[in-house]
Amino acid sequence: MTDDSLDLDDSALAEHPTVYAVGSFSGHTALISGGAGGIGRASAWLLGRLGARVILAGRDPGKLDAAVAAMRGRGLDATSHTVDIREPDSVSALFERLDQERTTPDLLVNSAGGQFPQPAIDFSEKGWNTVVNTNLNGTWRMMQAAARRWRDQSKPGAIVNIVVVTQQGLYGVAHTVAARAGVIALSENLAVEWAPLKIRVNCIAPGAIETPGWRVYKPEQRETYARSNPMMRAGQAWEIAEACAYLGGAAADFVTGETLHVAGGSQLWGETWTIPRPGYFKS
Ligand SMILES: CCCCCCCCC/C=C/C(=O)SCCNC(=O)CCNC(=O)[C@H](O)C(C)(C)COP(=O)(O)OP(=O)(O)OC[C@H]1O[C@@H](n2cnc3c(N)ncnc32)[C@H](O)[C@@H]1OP(=O)(O)O
Ligand SMILES: NC(=O)C1=CN([C@@H]2O[C@H](COP(=O)(O)OP(=O)(O)OC[C@H]3O[C@@H](n4cnc5c(N)ncnc54)[C@H](OP(=O)(O)O)[C@@H]3O)[C@@H](O)[C@H]2O)C=CC1
Repeated sequence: MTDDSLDLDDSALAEHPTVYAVGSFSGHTALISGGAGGIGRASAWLLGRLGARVILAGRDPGKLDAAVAAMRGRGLDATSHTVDIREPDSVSALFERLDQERTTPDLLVNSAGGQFPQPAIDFSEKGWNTVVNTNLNGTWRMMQAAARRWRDQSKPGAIVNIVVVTQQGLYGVAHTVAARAGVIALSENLAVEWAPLKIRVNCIAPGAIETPGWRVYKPEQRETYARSNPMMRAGQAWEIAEACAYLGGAAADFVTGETLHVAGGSQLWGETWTIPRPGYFKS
């Protein structure tokens, strides 16, 4: 597997078949953090093709501009804003820019996130804090900022948080497993607290999904990922995008507080070592 083969290209994203009806997101605006990354970009293309106005957010303006240009080139309604979800002021500034444009998203997809592989015993204080601040605190900041707008404008809203499989089988990234378990617990709590505000909060736990994010892992580790689940294959970003369209759309109007595993069953069987598997576990 080469680095180049990890990303679905724009023509694939423009044409990939979908089960959803064109127009099913017409009149809806979706804000997608990590929108220029593998899963975020696939979700942006799908929601855009279904009629949504999509706003991509991330740190790298070059990646955002390229993603937006490709979508606009196919007639989709796409724009972007920079944000660093690790910085509270940056998240506030993003939402203030949207306020100035009189834009309130109907759907927030939190796909910004990431981690580095390392044995937990070696984590530095800074490394741990970076991963928790990105994945737990950053996701929370985005959720709260969106929810405050929905409350203040008496509008319903939906949140989809992209997490990881937390209950078994993912090793060498204990910081992210802890942070994402926090996001899942937080989402379950907010699903209740925010139900009176007509805000739905759900999570998607992807299994091994081939994206540019995999570049942080060594090739010998990556080669094992396709065998980390009962289906014995890696997933595609499009498969997460379709789950996003389900949980973020009308078909899931009665679904909240759920974590949908799109992981080939890896929440039940299989293991993923993002660091070398210790000899201790060899049979
Ligand atoms: C069953 C289920 C099946 C599931 C099967 C799934 C298989 C794959 C599992 C999951 C896959 C994915 O999520 S892939 C998609 C996600 N994408 C990524 O993970 C991309 C890479 N990650 C990131 O960019 C992350 O956001 C993150 C590393 C947290 C931040 O990166 P940044 O470049 O912004 O931050 P930096 O400033 O470089 O780093 C901040 C500090 O973090 C620490 N740090 C960073 N990289 C480090 C490293 N390689 N080794 C040690 N420490 C490191 C250091 O302390 C750094 O400070 P200094 O010491 O001062 O430098
Ligand atoms: N691919 C996989 O196998 C799996 C992925 N996931 C999770 O899915 C989500 C999406 O990952 P994926 O698309 O694969 O990976 P990518 O690395 O391709 O995308 C992640 C995106 O997050 C953005 N991002 C990271 N940190 C920040 C930040 N501090 N502020 C704003 N944006 C940020 C990056 O944008 P920029 O570079 O512009 O900052 C990047 O485009 C992540 O949370 C990931 O951990 C979960 C399980 C498996």
